[in-house]
Amino acid sequence: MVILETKDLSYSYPDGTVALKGLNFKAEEGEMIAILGPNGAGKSTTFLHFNGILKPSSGKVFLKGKPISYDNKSLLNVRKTVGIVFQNPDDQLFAPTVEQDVAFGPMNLGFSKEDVEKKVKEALKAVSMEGFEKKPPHHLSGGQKKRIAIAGILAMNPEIIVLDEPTTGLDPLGASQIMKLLYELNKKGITIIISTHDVDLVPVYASKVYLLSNGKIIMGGTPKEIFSNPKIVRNANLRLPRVAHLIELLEKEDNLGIKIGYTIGEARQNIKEFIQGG
Ligand SMILES: Nc1ncnc2c1ncn2[C@@H]1O[C@H](COP(=O)(O)OP(=O)(O)OP(=O)(O)O)[C@@H](O)[C@H]1O
Repeated sequence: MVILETKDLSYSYPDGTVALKGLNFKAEEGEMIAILGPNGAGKSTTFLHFNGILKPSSGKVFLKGKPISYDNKSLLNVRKTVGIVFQNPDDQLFAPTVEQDVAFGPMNLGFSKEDVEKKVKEALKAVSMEGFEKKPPHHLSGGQKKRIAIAGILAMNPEIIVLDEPTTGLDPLGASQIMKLLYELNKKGITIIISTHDVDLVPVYASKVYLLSNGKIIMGGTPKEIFSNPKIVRNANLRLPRVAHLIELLEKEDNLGIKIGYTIGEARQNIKEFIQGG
């Protein structure tokens, strides 16, 4: 089932900046999608349309096949279904303690005190942040803040979580831990949509990739389909995953004929096969 879709979505900011120019995006239920695009391509603007924070200048956003309406009641429903985690957790975390922060969403949705407590507990467990309940969010590290921001969204039981550059500002271990957490949430059935510049992590975790450039989707497909078009990727000011670039050089410059791989695991296998075959 197509769970989230935009059709010819265009958006201009009040100062006249044209950020989106007829964007067509589709997410199937249960997918883990990465939107790749250079700075200013329109990723954050797209995400703000996914849960109705911005209203299209033209075109439409469809949630479970129905166009989003922008009255308060419909928007509440949209925000229950689509949770958004902003790029900077400081834009999201504001309560004096972690548990109050995570409780904010379910409390606003009208859950009972007992249910809220249960949801906070479950959400903190899911992001491995039990024991941090009484800490002020501003005393946490960047990676921990990201986890708490994700817990705050999880506590509302969303069907879709949209995360704007979830690995930005994290060290390599923190970045791969966040990606693993998102992968696990996806395996539990939550549709995950992230924006990122981190092309090395994309083929490891994403089932589908959209390339966004200049307010438009220029290509969509599996990581393999996207990265086997290095010209398009580079024209959008992005690059291949490092490991794919290395094999590309070995193949094109050194004529070694190794099958291209997009993750370390794939590349390792292909190099072993090449050595054994030669
Ligand atoms: N509040 C705003 N007012 C006016 N223009 C804006 C505003 N926010 C973003 N823009 C412009 O809209 C375009 C798309 O910006 P957006 O933040 O969506 O890109 P992005 O792909 O998320 O970029 P980045 O990777 O740098 O976060 C850019 O030209 C940007 O300058």
